Amino acid sequence: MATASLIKAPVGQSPGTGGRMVAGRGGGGGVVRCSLQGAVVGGRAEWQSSCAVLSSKVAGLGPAVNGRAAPSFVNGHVAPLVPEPAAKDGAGLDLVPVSSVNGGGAARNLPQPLRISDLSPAPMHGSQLRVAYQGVPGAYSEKAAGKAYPGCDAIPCDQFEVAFSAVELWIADRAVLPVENSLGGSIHRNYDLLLRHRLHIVGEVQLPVHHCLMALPGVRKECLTRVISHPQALAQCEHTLTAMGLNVVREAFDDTAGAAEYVAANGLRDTAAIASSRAAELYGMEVLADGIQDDCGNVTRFVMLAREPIVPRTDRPFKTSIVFAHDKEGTSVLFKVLSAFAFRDITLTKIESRPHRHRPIRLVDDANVGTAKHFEYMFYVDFQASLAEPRAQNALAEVQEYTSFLRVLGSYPMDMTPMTAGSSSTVTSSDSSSPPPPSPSST
Ligand SMILES: O=C(O)C(=O)C[C@]1(C(=O)O)C=C[C@@H](O)C=C1
Repeated sequence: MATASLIKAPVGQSPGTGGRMVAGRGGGGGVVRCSLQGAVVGGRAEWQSSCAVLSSKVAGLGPAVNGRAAPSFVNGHVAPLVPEPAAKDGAGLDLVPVSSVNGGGAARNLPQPLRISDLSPAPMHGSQLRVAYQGVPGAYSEKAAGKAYPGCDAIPCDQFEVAFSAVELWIADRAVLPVENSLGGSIHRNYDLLLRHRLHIVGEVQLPVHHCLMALPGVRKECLTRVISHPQALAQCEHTLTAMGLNVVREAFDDTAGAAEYVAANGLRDTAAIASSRAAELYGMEVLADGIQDDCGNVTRFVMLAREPIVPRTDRPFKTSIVFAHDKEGTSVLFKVLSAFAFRDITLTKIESRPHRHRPIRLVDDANVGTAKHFEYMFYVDFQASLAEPRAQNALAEVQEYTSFLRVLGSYPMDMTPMTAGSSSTVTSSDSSSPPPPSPSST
């Protein structure tokens, strides 16, 4: 997997880091400052002009992509899936001079009509898929990108929000983002960003996370006064750090590998980092303790995001992620919504609630007893079915009756790889070029 320079949020547009330590990385490991707004990424001018050509072609085409209306559940009805028209000649997008395509004759310099296959979510600029992740090389998210898309070009971004924007601005084809961890729980920021941006979940990977405590070569544990890492990583090692008897303060950093890089770049002999063994190698750190996560089954789930949804299928296990809210009067709305799945034997794999950004509190006046303050929520639900299945479509149609807002975040193949520590087996996905595994029975 190739690595690229870190993409940073433009100055003055810094999404909150939730109280994390924001450390300067002066002189750190070949980091290049890039501006997303100006889309200035060193050495990519040629590729970007190709993207610009493509973007302008797409802009003139209207909303239908891949020959089908994007499944619309946003305050609308469940749209039937329209069969995809066959591409006339099956050729892909040609970002090469027209003359060399036509091979001469009167049509030599005429622009070619854009074909439906030109709008495929497959990579448009060479064979390598460009995958944005938050962190620097050595971060777990980089490893997840490699698991999701073997051989991809992994693009480090300094914030989650930047990874979203990189895909929206065609700088990357996909983003890979952590959404939950088996010890630390949900990564709330990414749930909020999923709602705020218009990207689609096209896959998931689950990655065993194996943490190391590392310091500069020659530093002994007794000399340490501070341990820095990503807040999730600190939380995942909380008990082990205490049990090791280290008398250290814990400080949050943007990402695990970035913490290792920071200690190395600043020659900090009183500070350790928690990160992967690859980060230790990359930044010349010595591993003081290996496998310090509180549970050996520590797993982080990542989702892959793209500009376009994938076509849901029924020949392998799929998961669908939705988000909904309700502001209608009525009781037991959540119960009714969940029962729409239960009655159809659809397994729910996750439910998460987040404050409703625009209307966090609802006041209900009761003249006799005063004013009740109800918190309003957005509910995120993952269920185990494909959007191509009638039972899923019917469940969503019913959910829509009970809710005031409903959006499908994506319907995508489940990660079915065996869970072994340090597993690096690859995921087959409808979103990648790999063939699907043997089909399970579809319902
Ligand atoms: O900091 C990293 O290395 C990341 O990839 C981020 C992250 C996270 O956000 O949860 C990913 C996996 C681990 O759970 C710890 C940190």
